[in-house]
Amino acid sequence: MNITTKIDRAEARATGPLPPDHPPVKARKIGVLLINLGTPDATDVKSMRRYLKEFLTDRRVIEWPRYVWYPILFGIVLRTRPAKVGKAYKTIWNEDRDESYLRTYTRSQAEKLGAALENHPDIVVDWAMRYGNPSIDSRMTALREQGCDRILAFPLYPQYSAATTATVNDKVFQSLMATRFMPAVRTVPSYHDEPIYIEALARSIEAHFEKLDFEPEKVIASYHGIPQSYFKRGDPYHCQCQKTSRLLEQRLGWEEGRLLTCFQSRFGPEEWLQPYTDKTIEQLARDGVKTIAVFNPGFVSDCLETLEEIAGEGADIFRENGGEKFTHIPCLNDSEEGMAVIEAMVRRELQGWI
Ligand SMILES: C=CC1=C(C)c2cc3[nH]c(cc4nc(cc5[nH]c(cc1n2)c(C)c5CCC(=O)O)C(CCC(=O)O)=C4C)c(C)c3C=C
Ligand SMILES: [Fe+2]
Ligand SMILES: [Fe+2]
Repeated sequence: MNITTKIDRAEARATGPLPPDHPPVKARKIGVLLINLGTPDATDVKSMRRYLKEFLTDRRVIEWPRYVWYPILFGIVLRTRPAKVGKAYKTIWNEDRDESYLRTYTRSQAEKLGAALENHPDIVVDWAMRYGNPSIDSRMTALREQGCDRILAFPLYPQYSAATTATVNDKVFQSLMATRFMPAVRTVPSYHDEPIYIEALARSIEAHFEKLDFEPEKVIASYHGIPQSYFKRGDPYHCQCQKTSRLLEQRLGWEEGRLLTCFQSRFGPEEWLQPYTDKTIEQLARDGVKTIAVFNPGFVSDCLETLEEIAGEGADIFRENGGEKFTHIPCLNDSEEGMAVIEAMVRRELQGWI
C-alpha cells in the first residue's frame, strides 16, 4: 500500500462512508511552493518579447501611469530590448538542459527541499516563476488538485520589495480568486536578517576565498536596485539590504570599509538606489584597487543579472580601468548552505501545520 492510499483511507475513516453521488473527498495535504522571479523559455526574440511583456506590464514593477509607460513599452522597449537581452541570455544559458540557470536552480531547490521533508508524506513541494513558466497559476492549481488545503508560498527574495515579494503574493492570491474550496495560505516573509541566512552568506564567502590565490582588497555586496522613488514611497528594500550587509560585516569581522554595499541593474531614466555597482567597480579600479570580489546576497540563484552583468560585464569594467583580479562569488543556489536557509524558513513557517 503506498502512502497516498494510506492517507486516502485515513481520510475516508475521518469523514465516514460517503454516499455514491458525493463529490470525491481528497486527502488533506500541505503544499509548499518555491517561487522565483522568472525566466524566458528560450533566447529567441519571440520568447524574450513574451517574457519581457509579462514582466514589464506588471504595475508592481513599473509604477508609471499606463498612458505614459505603454507607448514607451510597446513602441520602443519591446521592439529593441528582446534581441539585445536574448543575446545576453545566450552567453549564460544552461545548454545541458536548454534553460536558464535560474530555472535549473529553482527546480533543484524544490527537489532538495522535497527530499529534506520526506518524513512528512503529506507535504508536496513544487516550484514556479512569477513571469514565464511554470506559472504560479498552473502550480497552485496542481497543488490544489493533489488535495492541498494548506499552501505555503515562498517568494525567493531575502529582502522584501513590492516589485518582487508583493507581486509574487498578488499572483498567488489571484490564482485562488475563482476557487470554491480555497486553501489556507501562508507566505514566507523576507529573511534579510535571519542568522542562518547571514551565516550561509559568510560561509560561502569564506569558502570561496580559500580557493583564491589572492585576498580581495575590496568586496562588493551587489543588490538589484529599485528606483529611488519606490524607496521614498515606503518600500523597505533599501533598509533590508543595508541590514543584511551590516550583519554580514559583523559576522565576518572585517575592517571597516572593506565590504561595500551597491545596487545594480538600473532600468530606464529614473534615478535608482545608489551607489551603483558598475560605477563603483570602475572607480575602485581607477583609484588603484587591484583585486576585488563581488557577490549578490539578494539573489537566491544565479541568473542573468549575476552571471552576465556581474561575473561578465563587471569583470570587464574592472580590468578595462586598471584592475587586475576580479572574482564573482556564486549565489547560494542549491548548495548545502543555501538549502539550509530555505529549509529553515519553510519549517518555521509550517509550524502548527506539521
Ligand atoms: C523597473 C524595472 C525593474 C525593477 C524595479 C526590478 C526589480 C528587481 N528585480 C529583481 C530581480 C531580477 N531581475 C531580473 C531581470 C530583470 N529586471 C528588470 C527590471 C526591473 N527589476 C528587467 C527588465 C529584467 C530582465 C532583463 C533585462 O531586460 O534587463 C532577474 C533575472 C531573471 C533571469 O532570468 O535571469 C532577477 C533575478 C529584484 C530582486 C528586484 C528588486 C528588488
Ligand atoms: Fe529586475
Ligand atoms: Fe534605509
